[in-house]
Amino acid sequence: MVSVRVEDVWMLFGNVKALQGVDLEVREGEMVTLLGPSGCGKTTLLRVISGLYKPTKGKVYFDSEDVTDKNPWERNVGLVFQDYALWPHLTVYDNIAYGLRLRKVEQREIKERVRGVARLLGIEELLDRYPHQLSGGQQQRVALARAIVINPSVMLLDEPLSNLDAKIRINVRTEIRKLQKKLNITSIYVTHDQEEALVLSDRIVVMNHGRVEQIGTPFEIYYHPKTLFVADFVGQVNIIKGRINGMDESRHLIEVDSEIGRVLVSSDQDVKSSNEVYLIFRPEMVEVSKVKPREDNESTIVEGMIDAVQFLGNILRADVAVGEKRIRVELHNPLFREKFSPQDRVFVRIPASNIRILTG
Ligand SMILES: Nc1ncnc2c1ncn2[C@@H]1O[C@H](COP(=O)(O)OP(=O)(O)OP(=O)(O)O)[C@@H](O)[C@H]1O
Repeated sequence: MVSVRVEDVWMLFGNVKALQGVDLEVREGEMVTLLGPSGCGKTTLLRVISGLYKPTKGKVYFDSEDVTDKNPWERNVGLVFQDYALWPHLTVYDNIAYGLRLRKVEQREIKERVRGVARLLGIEELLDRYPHQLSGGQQQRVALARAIVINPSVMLLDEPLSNLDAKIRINVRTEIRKLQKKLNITSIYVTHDQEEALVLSDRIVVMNHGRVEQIGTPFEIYYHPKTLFVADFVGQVNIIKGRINGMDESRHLIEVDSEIGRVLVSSDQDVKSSNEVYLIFRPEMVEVSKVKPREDNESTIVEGMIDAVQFLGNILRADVAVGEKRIRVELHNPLFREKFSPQDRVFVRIPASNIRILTG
């Protein structure tokens, strides 16, 4: 088990700045995902960590060892790619054994280790088959087995599930997480799928334009986004522009004049004295009712009209027009709630403690 440290890494391809001063630390045994939109530099960063790319500038350390100039095989990394990259002319057994043979491991030990990981991944029955005789999910399990059989110091996975259909994807991702925890392998996982990142990670690194926007636990990233980009990229969010009107110190509240009127926000957050602010809250963090709720000192009630309703099975999602602005709301267990239809007049209660303030 090793820790990985990336220090001020830059990667330029001609005049494309794929990475612009990335700093990152992955602890021993930790599972970290690199999350961000297409082209933000996730794959490039993974390749720099694997040794497939040498960075234009900056350093990569495994524990305290500087591995920046080392080749992938000298770093002992296990790689898993989107397209499996299995040898088509080799059986599953030989595909898994490949890395061990390269390392001149003894025949008897190869047999034991291949059978061991095959058992772990539930592919013992497939060892005599060729890759074209396997489903996508089975091929990806073989690719995983091949990566872990070498006892890698670090496992690097680049969108390993994107070629699988939705159900299999969920199964394999659960297996990856279990395996990673069981073997305690330091792992870095590239995805553009926020749900995958939230489910799999000890910590998520949100990237944008070759830079790290925020590093945090799934909870921190979802509930305490530090930038508008992170708030907007991960999950659904309402972003309301406003201006700080004043502080009510005794009630620990900030008053904000916003696009949806005067809004109360908890003052237990780090707000710079900037006037222009953005209020951020998730659709599931409000209450909606056709009956006006009682006013209180801890929330804001705004009146609006249902503009659109989507039934998603376990969730009812609605857009509520408040003046010129649309607020997205989500109700869970829609069966047990009031029925809402377009044109209904409703009241939206937004608890002050559920709103984050960002300053652009
Ligand atoms: N070998 C290369 N030569 C030139 N430009 C490259 C090369 N590899 C990546 N880039 C550019 O660097 C930027 C980052 O690419 P990268 O593949 O790391 O992004 P990504 O976040 O992994 O995207 P995706 O999710 O689409 O795979 C992009 O603008 C891309 O076009």
